[in-house]
Amino acid sequence: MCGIIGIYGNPEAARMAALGMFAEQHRGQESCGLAVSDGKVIHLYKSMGLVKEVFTDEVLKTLPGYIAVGHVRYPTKGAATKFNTQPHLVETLFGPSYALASNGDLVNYDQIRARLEAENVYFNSDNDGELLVKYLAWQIIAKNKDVVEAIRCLMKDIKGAYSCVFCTRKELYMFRDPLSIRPMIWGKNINGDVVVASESCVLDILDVNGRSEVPAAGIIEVNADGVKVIGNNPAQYRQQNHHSYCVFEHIYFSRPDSYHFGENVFEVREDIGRKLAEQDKGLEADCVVPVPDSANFMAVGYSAASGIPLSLGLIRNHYIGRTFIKPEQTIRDESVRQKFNVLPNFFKGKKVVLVDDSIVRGTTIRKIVRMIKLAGAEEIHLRIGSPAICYSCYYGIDTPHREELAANRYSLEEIKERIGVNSLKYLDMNSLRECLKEPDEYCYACFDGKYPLEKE
Ligand SMILES: O=P(O)(O)OC[C@H]1O[C@H](OP(=O)(O)OP(=O)(O)O)[C@H](O)[C@@H]1O
Ligand SMILES: NC(=O)CC[C@H](N)C(=O)O
Ligand code: SF4
Ligand SMILES: [Mg+2]
Repeated sequence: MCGIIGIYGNPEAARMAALGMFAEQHRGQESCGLAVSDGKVIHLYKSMGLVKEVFTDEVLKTLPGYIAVGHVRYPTKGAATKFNTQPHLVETLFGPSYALASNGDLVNYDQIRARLEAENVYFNSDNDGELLVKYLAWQIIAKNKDVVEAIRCLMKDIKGAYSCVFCTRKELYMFRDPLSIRPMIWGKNINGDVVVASESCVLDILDVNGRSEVPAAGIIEVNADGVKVIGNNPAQYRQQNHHSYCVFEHIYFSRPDSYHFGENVFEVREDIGRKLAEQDKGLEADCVVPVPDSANFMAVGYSAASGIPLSLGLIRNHYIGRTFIKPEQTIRDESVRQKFNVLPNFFKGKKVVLVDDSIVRGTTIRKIVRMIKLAGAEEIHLRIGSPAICYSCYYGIDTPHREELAANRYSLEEIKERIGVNSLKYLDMNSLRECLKEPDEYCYACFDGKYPLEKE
């Protein structure tokens, strides 16, 4: 899912971008990078690690300029290495000329890469962000296209999810795939600086007031003349007559204080909690407890609808990030134990409704249930704020191979037994759709296998 950011117009663009990247650190924790232009040279710095560790004052001082393109990475194409870290920079005869950062993943990477390699385009990584920027540079340099034409060609040829920020030495561009799978939002602050990011929480902390989502297949050009929104009909690039917003952004990935796809994320989560409670009429319990963080608002909604009191019985350590997006299973296993603890003397003898947003591999919930049982809970009724995940994602989420998905390996009854709860219910598809203002505009492929774009 990764986080992208673009800044235009602020003389301290790198500093501003680093602040924004910190606000979307939850979208990628493995590595991060920034490309910054002062109008003459584009400087690039990237490294493994978190934003606050990588972009120290010393590093930021080496990145002068008023245009910045940044990325926090959760690897989905190419291993977690510095080479695969975004943004990627293209050097031409005139020096470093183009940089790009992307959120999403492509379904025809191999085909496009083979085509570019046959045209003598060289690659330094296995990452899709590099493919996108090399494609644009090739269209611009070898095919003599202007940037906007090059982006239109990209939309015709390259299939997948891509919310992209691209810069030349003097201009910033933002564009988004015709299905709008990943979020992307932009606006201006009081000084007229342009900010584009994956989530609106970034715009909030950078004091951006007005804001708009980048439209499907939208291309926005920012330069000394101002901001130009270039009309580009998505229908010419896609087969379906609707978007394919990732519904999982609302369920898990995004921060609850973000707004996108026309919805406040926290409200969707509260509605999900209400729907879960509706499926549970008559269930008697002492408390509703969320698995922090992503399920917090679902538990709020459940409690409001059921009248069962909300309790924060599980406490998380804030110095450990998200476990699902960690690349290795051993790290995920250790992280869960380090991340959560139970309140002392809280669960003893209680009937608990435990709410989590999703079960992917089942790593988190098994350990949590064990903890709550050891703490003396009498009954645990587990409620999951999404349908069972049975299919992998090809659009920027590293959902494991189908064989690793808990819902694929076991029946509902088996999962209930393995986790060790008294009852287990998932949210059903219809209820999930009822939580959304425009349910037909979403992708649900990890639940129903109906992929908006097949992997080629
Ligand atoms: O079944 P699993 O493979 O364990 O994955 C699902 C869990 O992982 C996520 O939490 P995570 O800790 O990543 O982030 P959060 O703090 O935002 O909830 C998600 O919210 C579930 O709790
Ligand atoms: N999850 C993402 O959006 C990651 C972006 C890109 N596919 C990468 O691996 O860098
Ligand atoms: S398959 Fe699932 S995670 Fe991937 S884009 Fe679709 S809804 Fe989102
Ligand atoms: Mg969680």
